Amino acid sequence: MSFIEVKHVTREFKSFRRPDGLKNALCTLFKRDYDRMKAVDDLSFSIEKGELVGYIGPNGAGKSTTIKMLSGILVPSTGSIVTGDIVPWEQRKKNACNIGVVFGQRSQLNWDLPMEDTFELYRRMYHIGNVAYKRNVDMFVELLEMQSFLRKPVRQLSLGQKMRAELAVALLHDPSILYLDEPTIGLDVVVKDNIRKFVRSLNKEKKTTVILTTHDMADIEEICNRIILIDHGKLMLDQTIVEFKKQGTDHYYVEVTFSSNWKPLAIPGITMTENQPLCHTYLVDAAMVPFNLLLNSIPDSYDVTDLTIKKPEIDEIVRRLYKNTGSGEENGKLLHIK
Ligand SMILES: Nc1ncnc2c1ncn2[C@@H]1O[C@H](COP(=O)(O)OP(=O)(O)OP(=O)(O)O)[C@@H](O)[C@H]1O
Repeated sequence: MSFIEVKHVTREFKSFRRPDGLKNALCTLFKRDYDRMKAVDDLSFSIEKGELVGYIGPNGAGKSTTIKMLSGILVPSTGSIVTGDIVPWEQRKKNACNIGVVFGQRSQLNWDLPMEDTFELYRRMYHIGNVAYKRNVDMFVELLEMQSFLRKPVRQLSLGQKMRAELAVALLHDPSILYLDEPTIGLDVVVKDNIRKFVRSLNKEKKTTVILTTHDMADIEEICNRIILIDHGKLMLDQTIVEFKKQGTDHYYVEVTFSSNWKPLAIPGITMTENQPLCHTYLVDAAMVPFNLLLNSIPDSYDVTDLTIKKPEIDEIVRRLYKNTGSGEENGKLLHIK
């Protein structure tokens, strides 16, 4: 049995259907109609201890609903979830000791307390032993570069400082699973980088299992080893990052810098995507124009001073998956990719 097992989980939500007109509205005082929708629909996957999993999907795909069920906040309508050896919503106290949760858009910090006191508060709440407490505070303060703001009340911290504080507090009791929901939203590149490196070193040091929900594909690329993609509550793709990236190998980009005497490339299988003065970017069909053919043919017939090959980024692959199949809240469904 895997460390986390999600089996045929469905979560329905019921919402009140508001009728048009005053008369119909009055009728709802006696009889109400409801719409039912499946936020998560027959979802199954398993995760081993110590995995770093990116859990992605378009807006409204059902990611947060899944995280809420995994963390015991919501109960599935049908199906089963076991994390570690417990059912999260049945053994809430034990579950709370096993997990750390960071929601990028919601805070679990007391705004009047400085971080020094918040750490102490959590030490008492989770009955953390002195040795583990000191080791973790020292490690987190150093890796998350928190020293300069430990004594400031949380309300005076910047967004980036608050997010680092959230992470430290969520991990103080050494949980075996960390759920991260949009942990880098709104942060500058330096803090994002700090947080990503921190999560990776935490995983390396303590074997913490991480499930990360984000729309920032750089988070996924830099933190995760595996991607689970859902849409309309259903599993669409479950692959290692390496396998996932292979989907982008049918094409690549080439950035060509010309001398002042230039003409655009006219090679079958190559399409211009960006046109800057003396610098063009082309989308290349890899089957028609493999790297070596491109490298051999361009400099001979064109006055080129520089040439850079770029492979598709992970967010481009994701964008193509969402766009080509018309996904998103208002559109159709993603194709099922296996
Ligand atoms: N409490 C609720 N009551 C009714 N519908 C809900 C509730 N929570 C979520 N939903 C619906 O379930 C669907 C999935 O929502 P969810 O928040 O899980 O998506 P998400 O993938 O996290 O989206 P996003 O990326 O936009 O945060 C949406 O259509 C949403 O409107």
